[in-house]
Amino acid sequence: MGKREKIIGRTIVALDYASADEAQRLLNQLKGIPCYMKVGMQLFYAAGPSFVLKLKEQGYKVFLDLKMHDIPNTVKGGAASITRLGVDMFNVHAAGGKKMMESALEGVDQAVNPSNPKPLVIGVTQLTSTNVTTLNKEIGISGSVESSVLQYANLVKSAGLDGVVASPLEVTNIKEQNGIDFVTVTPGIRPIGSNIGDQSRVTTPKEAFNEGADYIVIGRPITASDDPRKSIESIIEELE
Ligand SMILES: O=c1ccn([C@@H]2O[C@H](COP(=O)(O)O)[C@@H](O)[C@H]2O)c(=O)[nH]1
Repeated sequence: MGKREKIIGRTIVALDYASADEAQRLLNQLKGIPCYMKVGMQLFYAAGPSFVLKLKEQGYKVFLDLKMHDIPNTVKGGAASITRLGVDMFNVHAAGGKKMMESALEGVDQAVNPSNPKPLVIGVTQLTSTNVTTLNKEIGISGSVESSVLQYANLVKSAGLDGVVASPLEVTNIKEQNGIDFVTVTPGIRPIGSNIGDQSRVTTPKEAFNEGADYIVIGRPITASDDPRKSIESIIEELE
């Protein structure tokens, strides 16, 4: 596999759209650039499992970003249903605790078979929109964002999940404590000059990969661009 293909395979485009038609329009614009595609709650609640299946039919790898956070039994059932959809990656909130995360893995195990291979199961640490004020004064966790992220990452590892969602700024320490193979999926990606919006802990795509991120997640810098194809091409070129 060439360098360009590797970069494209590690770039996850966030399809944050209100309908399947809008998401499909972007896919048409990006034709021939087989990035990983992320379906989050906005698109999933509107378009449902059928759009996930449509992405798989079109040959895309799919990250279903529903961030499950519920009692263990409910998460177990949710994880089994997600696995039956054939997605490549999905996530749960680490804040749900170890038993909840272990239950997600039990749900996966129930549902895996040759037509539903095992997806990567990832724990969300602290959202990349969270800053230290929100963490301390609203969420009620004291200390730095980085220390909370690391505590959650270690919990995710102890529950047996494949990796975490975190900001690229935390990847080095996460890998140091949990091993190089512990997968890091990093939103909060902003090419130079793009609007930070509601994100707090951000880096450029290049900085993210230099920090050791396995996957970068990019939404609005591509989807809100006047020319999404040009935007993604310039990100890929910078990374090449
Ligand atoms: O901590 C997190 C977890 C998930 N996300 C998701 O990633 C994308 C980022 O989109 P941008 O438009 O590039 O900000 C979005 O779908 C989030 O739901 C995250 O940002 N942070």
